[in-house]
Amino acid sequence: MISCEELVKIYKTDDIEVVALKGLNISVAPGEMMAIIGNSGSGKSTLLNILGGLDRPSAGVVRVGDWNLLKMTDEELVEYKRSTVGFIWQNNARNLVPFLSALENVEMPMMLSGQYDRAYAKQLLEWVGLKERMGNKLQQLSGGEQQRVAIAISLANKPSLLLADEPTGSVDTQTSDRIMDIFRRLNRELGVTIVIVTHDMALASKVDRVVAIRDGMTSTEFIKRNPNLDDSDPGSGTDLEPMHDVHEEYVVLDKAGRLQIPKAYLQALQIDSKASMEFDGEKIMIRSPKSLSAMQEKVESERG
Ligand SMILES: Nc1ncnc2c1ncn2[C@@H]1O[C@H](COP(=O)(O)OP(=O)(O)OP(=O)(O)O)[C@@H](O)[C@H]1O
Repeated sequence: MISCEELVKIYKTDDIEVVALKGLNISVAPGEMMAIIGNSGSGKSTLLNILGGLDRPSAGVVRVGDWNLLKMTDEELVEYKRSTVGFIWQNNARNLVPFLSALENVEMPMMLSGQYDRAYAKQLLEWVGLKERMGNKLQQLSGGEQQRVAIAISLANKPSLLLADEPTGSVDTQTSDRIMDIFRRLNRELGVTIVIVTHDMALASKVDRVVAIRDGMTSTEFIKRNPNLDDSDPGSGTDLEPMHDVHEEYVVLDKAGRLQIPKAYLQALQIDSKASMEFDGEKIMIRSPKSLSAMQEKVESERG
């Protein structure tokens, strides 16, 4: 469904250039539900905005289905956003109108895109558990309920890809669980491909695959050990611990065979600009040049 190769995004302001994505590689299979994690400023939202057609990539390859996002014209981009992709933000005020009812909020984008379908709008609100509240004005709904309206709106154009940027960022744990259940159902029953950007490790541990972004590049991937186990309770830690309970961690190799070694390992081994690499037929060992020369000295002193 999604294929990014060596994706680069440079933001140019008056006097500075920020390279937000530095050759990022990622692919997402059709029907997958996955999460992207990473520190603040690592490029997660930039990636999501590019995939959502809200921002243009600077270089590389970005394909979503049959669309080539680097080469699309402005007209094609409008059509792409209308037909293929749905978007959910943490701050749902951006796409909701407070003085309209929940139902009217869902119907409005349908009208704008010429696909008005009241029965479907009602069905979507039922899907997100708001059957009884669809006549209420947005301002009469709680933050979590408003977020569920936002999910219904994002599905109004029947997208095959749903992008969610911190969708549970401003709701309590119970609502967050409910939103994840809705995503899981959409994914399983409608086959919607879902990509979630999150800081929340407990939430990330509920999806089958998590890709970590560091400094504008993909660094590590976590794959669920047993994808059939949905309801693992990963706890609520804020570091990577909950991930390790249910996921196996892999280092990502790009097309040129490059891999990113976690900073903590490099620091522990005092590796900075270069390392020695050795293959023993089974494993590849990476050592700091210092430890290698210390070993050689030891061998030589033992010899003689
Ligand atoms: N419109 C912009 N103009 C200039 N720089 C930008 C713009 N948008 C993002 N950046 C920069 O690009 C880098 C990546 O930002 P991005 O918002 O993608 O990170 P993030 O991982 O989503 O962070 P957070 O978790 O804090 O939302 C940051 O250094 C940011 O300052």
